[in-house]
Amino acid sequence: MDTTQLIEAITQCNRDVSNGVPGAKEKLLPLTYQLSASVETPTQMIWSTFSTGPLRAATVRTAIDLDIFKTLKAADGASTSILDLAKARNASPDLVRRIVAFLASVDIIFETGVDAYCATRISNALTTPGILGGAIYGHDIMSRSMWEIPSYLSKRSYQNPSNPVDAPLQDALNTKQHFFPYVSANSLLVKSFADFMGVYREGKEHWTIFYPLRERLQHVPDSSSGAIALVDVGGGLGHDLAAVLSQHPALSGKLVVQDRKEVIDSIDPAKLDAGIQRETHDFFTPQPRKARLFYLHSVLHDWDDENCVKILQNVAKGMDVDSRIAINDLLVPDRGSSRSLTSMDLGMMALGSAAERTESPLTRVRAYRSHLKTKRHADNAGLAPPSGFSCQYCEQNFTRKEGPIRHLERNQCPKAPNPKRKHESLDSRADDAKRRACVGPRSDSTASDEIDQDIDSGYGGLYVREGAGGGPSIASSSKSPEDSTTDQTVSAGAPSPYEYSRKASNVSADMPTPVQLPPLSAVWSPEYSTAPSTSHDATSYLLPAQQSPAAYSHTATPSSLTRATTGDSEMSETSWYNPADEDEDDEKQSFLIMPNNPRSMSSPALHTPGQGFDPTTGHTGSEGSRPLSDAMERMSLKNVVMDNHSIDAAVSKTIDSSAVSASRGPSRFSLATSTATSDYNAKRLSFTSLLGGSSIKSAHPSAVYSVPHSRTASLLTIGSRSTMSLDEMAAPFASEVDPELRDHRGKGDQGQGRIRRKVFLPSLPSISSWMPQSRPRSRDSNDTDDSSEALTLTASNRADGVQWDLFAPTGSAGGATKGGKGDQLWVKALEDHHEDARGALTLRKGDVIQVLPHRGSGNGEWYGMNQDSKKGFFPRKHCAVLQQRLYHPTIPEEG
Ligand SMILES: C[S@@+](CC[C@H](N)C(=O)[O-])C[C@H]1O[C@@H](n2cnc3c(N)ncnc32)[C@H](O)[C@@H]1O
Repeated sequence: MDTTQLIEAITQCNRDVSNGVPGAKEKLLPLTYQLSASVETPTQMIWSTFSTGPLRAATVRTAIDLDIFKTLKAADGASTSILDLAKARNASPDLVRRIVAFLASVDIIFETGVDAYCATRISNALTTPGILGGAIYGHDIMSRSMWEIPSYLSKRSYQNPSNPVDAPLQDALNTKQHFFPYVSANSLLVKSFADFMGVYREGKEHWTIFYPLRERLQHVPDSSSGAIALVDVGGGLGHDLAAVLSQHPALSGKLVVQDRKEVIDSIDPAKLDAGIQRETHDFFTPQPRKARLFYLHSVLHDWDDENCVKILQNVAKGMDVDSRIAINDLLVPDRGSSRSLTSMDLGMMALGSAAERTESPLTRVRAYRSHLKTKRHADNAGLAPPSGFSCQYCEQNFTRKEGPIRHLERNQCPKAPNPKRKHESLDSRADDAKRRACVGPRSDSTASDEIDQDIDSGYGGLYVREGAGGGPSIASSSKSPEDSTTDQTVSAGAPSPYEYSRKASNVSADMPTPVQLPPLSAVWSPEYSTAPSTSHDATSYLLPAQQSPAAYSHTATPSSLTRATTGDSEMSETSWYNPADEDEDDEKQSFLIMPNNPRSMSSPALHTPGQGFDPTTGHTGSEGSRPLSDAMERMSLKNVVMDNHSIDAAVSKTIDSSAVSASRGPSRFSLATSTATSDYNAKRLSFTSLLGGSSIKSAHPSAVYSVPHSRTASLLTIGSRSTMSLDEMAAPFASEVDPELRDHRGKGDQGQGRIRRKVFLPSLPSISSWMPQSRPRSRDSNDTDDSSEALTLTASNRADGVQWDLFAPTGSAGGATKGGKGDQLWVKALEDHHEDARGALTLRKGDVIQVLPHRGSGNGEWYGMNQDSKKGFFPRKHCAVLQQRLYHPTIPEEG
């Protein structure tokens, strides 16, 4: 944009700010930066960068020492003379004059006359603990470390720093200590940093808004039982927990804030909500608490990858079967990163050789995942894994690989109660014990207490459990965790990264063997972003890898963009999955990524009372909205390349998404939807459609096709999404959406402009070309050969815009299946549909219907049998295809 356009954009944006348009505020400042860049000459750039910039920092810091901001504030809007400003510290008036003149010239204070000044909004803020702390910490640590970057990098031949105790900070401050111990030695810095942590994310959406806390903390027993709902690991002064309490006062279970001793000691108990318990805990030692949720906000970004892994490993030790870890950190997009994000990233480098993680080529979280796995094996070196499990119902023993979850949820247990009830009971806390009984290691296990409380990852859970022979154990705990109401100090014998030597080569004695991160090149290949080259090239069913927010920068919703590009945090949540429930190959290749960017798709309506997102219910008020709170994703290493935005884009075109699940099996990517997010099993089961494409931007970006590996999608729950209507989902990508899709918006939908329950597919040829094993058949085919295909494309893309009917049963549908594995076609009703006609099947939303081969099928109708064994014709357009009935517990196996 040229200067004129920028001025117009600023005017418009300013109007939006006045009208309270969400996201406008965040957009305004970057626009002003762009404007000054467009008018600044190179010489002015030199002055502003190397003179004004450092001087702002230096004079603000000096003015704090001279109490200038306090004195101006005390004048309560009246002017203060230089003489009065100098008095507080008995400073030279001539010196003070020079300093305040500069501060006025950069608009930090206001010059009211000759030698007379008054406070501004900013200078008043500089007297409050958070902003004051930011200025002190910013000057004394941050900017000094940053100034050191050029010489530091030069001395180290421009290699990316990775040693936490050999960062620019150590050179700048002439210390061998890590940032945190260095700060600890200085009470002013401890307080400044902790206070600043309370405000540094000010203005950004709080995690209590976009994270489904209530849902996650459901069924936590009352705090009188000692149960802990939430531990804020490295939680500073407890401000995040205070916000949780104010938003969700009725949450049951205790809240615990853990941090280093000096931080915990600096919390004034009188100022901390009584519902929050303080606790000293070093997160490099095993987590002493069991809690439903462990929350890490801006913790991992302080650390290099190896230490992130250690932190997560230690947190994982506190995980119970239904625990989760929630990670709230910034995620740097591949393109179009904002100045706040890039500054944070380099800032983390300067302070501790750390980084803000990028979202592609994938997040390093994957690496954490693989580290955990590696560590798990390492921890148990020499220990026999549990030999198996026994089912509490049938007492059958089975191998670890078969897994209890598979046994129960796939209805393979002959003695389990009614499968449906069984299934429900798994969701109920009351039956946790039963679940565990089945899940737990067999009593004859030789290593029952070592590891491997394999759990259903849908509940989140423990992935690593260390036993007596394992790693460090808790050395001391002054009180029992349950009884404690005040501080606890838990220490452990694990070496602290603070103690690492500066030289990596010297550290082996202290340090657990570092686990090598996989080189990114191993998981990233340009081929992943290319279009399908041949219809049989399975690995080409990939969404584009590099869709960054910038790619959508011309779209209409300001909030979606600003949020994506101005450094809002990304919320990720992980629950380790149960490797026993996977095929061996799958396990080797699997990892999780955390693509969740809940707000990259937000739109104004999300926050409009009565219409927008309601954090208490997790729903929006708008019709057609669906909770997206449980996006799931599961991918395999060999062909995963996907970032947030490609997923988001895909989601935006997946209609009727009450929950969106994405998975990539060994050969395909799938995106699945379901209609009942609150029902875990429904999520597993309702894989209805799969969306893939060569490029989101291509003319026909989407296709629906079957996936034989949809089960993998159920194993990991990742992140949370806000609730949003389909329009809201699509809005950020409005201009990217397939024209056909766009044209149909509103049609067949009572003109409300909502896209609901329809998938508008591009031309059939392109779809069938993406179906390597498909053989188009007649829709009425009654062929019962033993084709291995589950589904075959047959239908056409009708002009009326209601195009769900691209699947038809193959010959095997409804017939005998190979190995009883259920190649039949099952569909799920997306809405109620009543038919009076004879031979018609009435659909109730959520009904699962087995499609039966029938010569009369056609013209948009299928013939099928519902759960009550009623048979009849029904319109396909009201249904979505499920993958394998194997996943539906309510439908017993045939024969
Ligand atoms: C960037 S701050 C984030 C604080 C808080 N979670 C927030 O978002 O405002 C990182 C926190 O990690 C804490 N921390 C650093 N090392 C730690 C350790 N070994 N054990 C526990 N906490 C630690 C720091 O004291 C600090 O409070």
